[in-house]
Amino acid sequence: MSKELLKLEHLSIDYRVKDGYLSAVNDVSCTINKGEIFAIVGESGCGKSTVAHSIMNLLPGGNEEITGKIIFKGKDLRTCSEKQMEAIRGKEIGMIFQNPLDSLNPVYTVGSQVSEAIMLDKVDKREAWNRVVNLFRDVKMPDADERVNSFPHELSGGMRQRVMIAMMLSRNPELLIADEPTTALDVTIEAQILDIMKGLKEKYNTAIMLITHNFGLVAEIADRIGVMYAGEMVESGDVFEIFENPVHPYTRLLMQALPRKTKAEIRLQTIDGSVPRITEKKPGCRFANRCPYALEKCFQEDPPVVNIQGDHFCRCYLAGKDEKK
Ligand SMILES: Nc1ncnc2c1ncn2[C@@H]1O[C@H](COP(=O)(O)OP(=O)(O)OP(=O)(O)O)[C@@H](O)[C@H]1O
Repeated sequence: MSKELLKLEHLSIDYRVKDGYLSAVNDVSCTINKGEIFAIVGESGCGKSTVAHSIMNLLPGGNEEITGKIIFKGKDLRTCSEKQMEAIRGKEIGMIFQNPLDSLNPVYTVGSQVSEAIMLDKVDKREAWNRVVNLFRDVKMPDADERVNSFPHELSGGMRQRVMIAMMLSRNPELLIADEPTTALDVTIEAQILDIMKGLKEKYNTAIMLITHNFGLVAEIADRIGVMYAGEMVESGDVFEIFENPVHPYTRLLMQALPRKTKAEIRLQTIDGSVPRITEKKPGCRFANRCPYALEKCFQEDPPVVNIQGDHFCRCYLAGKDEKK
């Protein structure tokens, strides 16, 4: 049986904007295997959320143009109807976002909202309610028995994120897409939420696509990572391999920016300059103007994707060469 769960093949997404179009994602290919945590890491605006939302067919709609394939369990989700996607969302692929308030209905108690999700799977009301309390305990909600009766605004950010994870867990999806799930939380609560996510992987074999700009988080939790820059995945592979042997100059700069010994938050905005908005597709590497090793051809031709070893890939002319060392 294949271990591949989700495979993005040459995924490109342009947004039509007033002055033309914006290339938010360009030629992204990667695989998430069953039961693994794959982190997509990159600075603000590099296209992480666009990738996540496209998988669920939840882009705002109307102004995007997508090419490439999004293959989930062997089926290209881009060929699914909205009805088929509705059946997949929640049940097969769950999603949690940075701000859980956006996903919770303010006029219903959090317990009733989780119970509604459980009843989608034809479970009767009493049984659903029993499961809600157990799920709240599973996600280590303080005073779980009482909190089920709270409204979203009565809970802290960390508690709301626990509700979202409980809601997601209630349907036991094979893949969880977590888009910056801990960004709004303080470090202690962040650690607890990460522990819950690791537990999901261990207990239910849930695969997780973790979207983050926090490299420290990636080191803590991911099995494999994909580093994104200006809409492109510039390097991907096993987390230890990439931390030990970063190949792309961008990944190397990120690594150098990491304090030697820390488990605290490590933000990426430590490199001079910012991610460019690509409004015109011209050949060349998107990182060339910030790259200390750029060659003339880096500005003129698209760099190749080079296989370093195993599933370690890097999109760079210098990959595997000595020039940048
Ligand atoms: N609906 C849209 N229409 C036009 N441009 C958009 C739209 N959504 C996103 N963009 C642009 O696409 C690019 C990628 O945005 P995206 O939100 O995917 O990045 P991100 O890496 O998730 O950033 P952040 O970490 O800040 O959320 C950005 O330049 C953004 O301004």
